[in-house]
Amino acid sequence: MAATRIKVCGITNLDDARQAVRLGVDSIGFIFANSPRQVTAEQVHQIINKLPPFINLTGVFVDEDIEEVQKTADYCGLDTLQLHGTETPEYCKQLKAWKVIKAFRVREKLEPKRMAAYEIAGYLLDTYQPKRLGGTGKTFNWDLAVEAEEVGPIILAGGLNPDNITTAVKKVEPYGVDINSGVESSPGQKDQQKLKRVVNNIRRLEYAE
Ligand SMILES: O=C(O)c1ccccc1NCC(=O)[C@H](O)[C@H](O)COP(=O)(O)O
Repeated sequence: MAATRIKVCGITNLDDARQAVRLGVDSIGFIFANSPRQVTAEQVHQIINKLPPFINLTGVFVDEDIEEVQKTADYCGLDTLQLHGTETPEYCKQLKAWKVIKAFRVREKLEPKRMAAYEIAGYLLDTYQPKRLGGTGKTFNWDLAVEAEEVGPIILAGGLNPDNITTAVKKVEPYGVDINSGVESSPGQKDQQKLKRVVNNIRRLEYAE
């Protein structure tokens, strides 16, 4: 099995960022959109300044003014932009200076044609919930994620935690996983033990070969 890239999202403080880096997480995500995990550009700038090199930094936005996204990404030194709203393929094209991930919220079926219209670096599949745009803590039917593989690099999200991550990765074999509330003690605060378990469970799958 290929290595599974791990993104831990909803980081709000330096201790959690450092712990994720220490465990070898590939990307840490900061949510600039309205959320119990929302952070400001200033907070993220301060956190990132204190981190070592070789860690991918992702900013999560929802239908934000494009100039504001660019300004925040420049100021914080973000590598990747993750878009969770109704951003169009044209909107994404204007962010070519960064790697762009678009989130697609999955209900009963997948929309591969709609996804393929986006020329982006990664396609994040998250769980649809009527009132929440992310961080739902709920899984969706992973059979649908298996079908998405042909569109491009798939990042599996939605309700992943230390107890279901092995099954999810074995079944979907995604390019990467995005984990948020499943490794929290409360919204915005990561649980160090859960974080460690989730990373170890993924790495164990890779070493098993
Ligand atoms: O997490 C949030 O509060 C959030 C709010 C608005 C837009 C996006 C948000 N999260 C985006 C993520 O990258 C999450 O990691 C993803 O939705 C999975 O969350 P979870 O089901 O809690 O693992």
